[in-house]
Amino acid sequence: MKQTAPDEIARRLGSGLLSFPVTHFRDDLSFDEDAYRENIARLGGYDVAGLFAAGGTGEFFSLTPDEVGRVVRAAAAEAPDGVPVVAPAGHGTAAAVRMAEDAERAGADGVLLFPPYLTEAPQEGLAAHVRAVCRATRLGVTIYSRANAVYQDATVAELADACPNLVGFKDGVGDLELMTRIRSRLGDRLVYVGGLPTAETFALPYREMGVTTYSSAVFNFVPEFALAFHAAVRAGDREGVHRRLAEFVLPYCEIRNRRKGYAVGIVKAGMRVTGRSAGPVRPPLTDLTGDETAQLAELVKRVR
Ligand SMILES: O=C([O-])C(=O)C[C@H](O)[C@@H](O)C(=O)[O-]
Repeated sequence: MKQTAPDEIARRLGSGLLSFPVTHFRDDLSFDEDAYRENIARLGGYDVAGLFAAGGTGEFFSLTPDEVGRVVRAAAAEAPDGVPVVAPAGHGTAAAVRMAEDAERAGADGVLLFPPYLTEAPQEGLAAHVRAVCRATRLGVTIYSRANAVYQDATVAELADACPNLVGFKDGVGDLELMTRIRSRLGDRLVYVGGLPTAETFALPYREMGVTTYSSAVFNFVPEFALAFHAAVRAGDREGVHRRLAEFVLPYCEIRNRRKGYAVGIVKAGMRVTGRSAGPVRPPLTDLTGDETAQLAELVKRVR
């Protein structure tokens, strides 16, 4: 079986825009694999540096372990050659280890490690969580710093020494001092991914800090816009970035901010208004109201 080397996945992820596909559900909330596969083939046809199967936008937290395996296998089967697929690992350490072990068998090229669920943990415990997952796979692992798993610079440095296959740091916190400390301490040892909700909002300032790429959820339904935005960020085209922020991203965030969990619900609404429904979100998330969906449809018209 093919195995993508950790340094290779780091290089590829850092080279372009990262896609976080939604996971398709039927009206009864079962996984709609055929529709998911079709969407992966479509998204993979664009110039993306990686497809993160069952990420946050892909409702990882709402999938059973068996479903995670199905989603990752479907993504690996449908992604065009040359487009890496990253599998999720998460929940408690034991479950995360199982998922990391399965990732390579499922044909993934890397692993994204989510925060553990429910419990808070000290840095020492988080470090043990990461070490266990890195030991469970030969694939390159990216840690997702967010919520109850905010990794401090000393912890990241210690982990980077202890785990050769720890290749990436995805930031979902937005603490500029912490990000600067991590970047300054670790330099090019890791690839840095901007991973705040609607990551476009932060892309330009983050680029200044050496965060070379970011995860795009809007890419699911306005891919051309997302790629043009990314190109403007890469080129340092401030005017182009600010124009697109004002035209679409900031008003989009205004709708997203109306309810907790809308960061995912709004992407599924975006799929609906662009004629590519991915079905409803699973609880505990909720879908946008009819009015909000209509407002989003108006916004989308501006950029399509
Ligand atoms: O796990 C996730 O889905 C993310 O955090 C990535 C998203 O794409 C996020 O960056 C966003 O909403 O743009």
